[in-house]
Amino acid sequence: MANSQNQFIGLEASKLTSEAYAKTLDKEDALSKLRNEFIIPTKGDLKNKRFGPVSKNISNGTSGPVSAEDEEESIYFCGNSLGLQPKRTREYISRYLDTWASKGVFGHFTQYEDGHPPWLDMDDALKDQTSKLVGALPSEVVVMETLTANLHFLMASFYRPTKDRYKIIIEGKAFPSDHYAAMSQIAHHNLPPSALVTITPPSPTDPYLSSDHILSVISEHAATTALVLLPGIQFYSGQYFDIELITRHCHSLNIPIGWDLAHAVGNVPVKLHDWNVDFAAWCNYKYLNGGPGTIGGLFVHDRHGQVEESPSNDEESAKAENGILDKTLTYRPRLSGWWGGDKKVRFNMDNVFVPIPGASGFQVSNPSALDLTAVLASLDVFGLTDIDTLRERSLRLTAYLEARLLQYEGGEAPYKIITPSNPAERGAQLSVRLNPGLLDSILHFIESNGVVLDERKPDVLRVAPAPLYNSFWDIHRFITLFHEACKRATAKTG
Ligand SMILES: Cc1ncc(COP(=O)(O)O)c(C=O)c1O
Ligand SMILES: Nc1ccccc1C(=O)C[C@H](N)C(=O)O
Repeated sequence: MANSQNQFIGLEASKLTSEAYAKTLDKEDALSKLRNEFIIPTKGDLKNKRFGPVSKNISNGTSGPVSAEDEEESIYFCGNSLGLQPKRTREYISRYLDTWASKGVFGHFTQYEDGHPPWLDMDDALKDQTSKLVGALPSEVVVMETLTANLHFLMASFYRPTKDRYKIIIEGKAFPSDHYAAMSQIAHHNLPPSALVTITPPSPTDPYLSSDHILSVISEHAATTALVLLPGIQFYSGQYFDIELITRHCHSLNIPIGWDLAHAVGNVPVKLHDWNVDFAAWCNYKYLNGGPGTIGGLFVHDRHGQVEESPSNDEESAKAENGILDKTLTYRPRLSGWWGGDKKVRFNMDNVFVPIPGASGFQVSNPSALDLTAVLASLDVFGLTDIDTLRERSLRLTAYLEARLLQYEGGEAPYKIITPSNPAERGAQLSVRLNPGLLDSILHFIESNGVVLDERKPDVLRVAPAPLYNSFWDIHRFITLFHEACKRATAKTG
């Protein structure tokens, strides 16, 4: 890393490799205390093959005799796949269980004196905090369904192929679920697989996609394209795309664009409203720590969420243009369900669908209150800071990780960072490509020493220091083990 960047981030190059320095960086960072909001699995917890935790830091841990090493916290860099459990999640879920136990069906409606929302209003209770994370108006977001399902619902509304414009543009290494979703939308409209256009990196060995390259592919297909769907942060390379620029370009060519923010939400600040994004979807189980497979979220820009009275004199044309579903209202066509219906009339059972204005009108089913409760616990942790402050910490953590990876003692490092070195083009994650044949041996060594991270075969490790709970000391401990593993692996392979 350039020295000037270290200075910008506030790292002192001469002290980088010192353990004491890592601890000082933790001590000096006011946000370090947020780690305490989370349960960090111990090394013993990870090794334990019997069901349940062994460590004392988990409230129902069946703590038997464990060694000092087993009691040590693991080094968890996998928050880009599954975020850790906030301590308060158990308390919130207990509250949910108590409500269900004591109120039964009234839990949906009971107005509590102490301000807790009844289940029926939990979707609204999550809007404020969610909207802050993605730079939206509260009415533009809703917590509902799951990521791939939401992409389908949103594409059903925004992918409206015509004879002339029918293609979907995605990126060539899109997360497979996004690829399948786009492909199946195309098939659903009886269009050929060639209607899917993929943006691939110019270099076969470097996953980097420059904005210029992305814009040029979009321009090339503009006349025949009905939708662009891209990730805010690419899951494999960790590259953070220029959402504002690409969105503006698509709009200049009259193409709607949606963003999969799975790896961006809770990781980098985005401004979906100001950037005029048409729609976006995300999961709440990565940098947001709502639990495995928990309910997701979506954004629909205010201008697409309007529900208006049809002009009576022009009713037929309004119908044709807006996909009208009942006699008096116009709104964006969508795959509807009762939970998207206005709460005042939702329970009327009269088959007149009146959507809630905004993103909530895209809801389909009664959401799991258990999931909403877990997401609320996670959002309340985010509520202890704000995404801009968290991003500053994240920039420092990732810069420190990068600087440590770049200082390999004893020859050339047997790996290369494939995530952009420009901090503005990445979030927390750095992806590291190992020299061929080293992955299994390195992974085995670091995992057996309590490191948790993600491998993408054949040769990539994704290392994601989550700014809410990872520390500079975690990175120091990781680097020590990782470099030791590299030395052992390269010695073996010669
Ligand atoms: C970019 C991206 N899209 C889609 C998915 C799939 O999400 P889900 O299984 O919640 O639909 C994931 C993660 O699993 C992802 O990282
Ligand atoms: N939901 C999962 C279930 C099992 C294993 C991984 C996942 C992931 O979320 C992978 C994630 N999309 C990733 O980029 O790592």
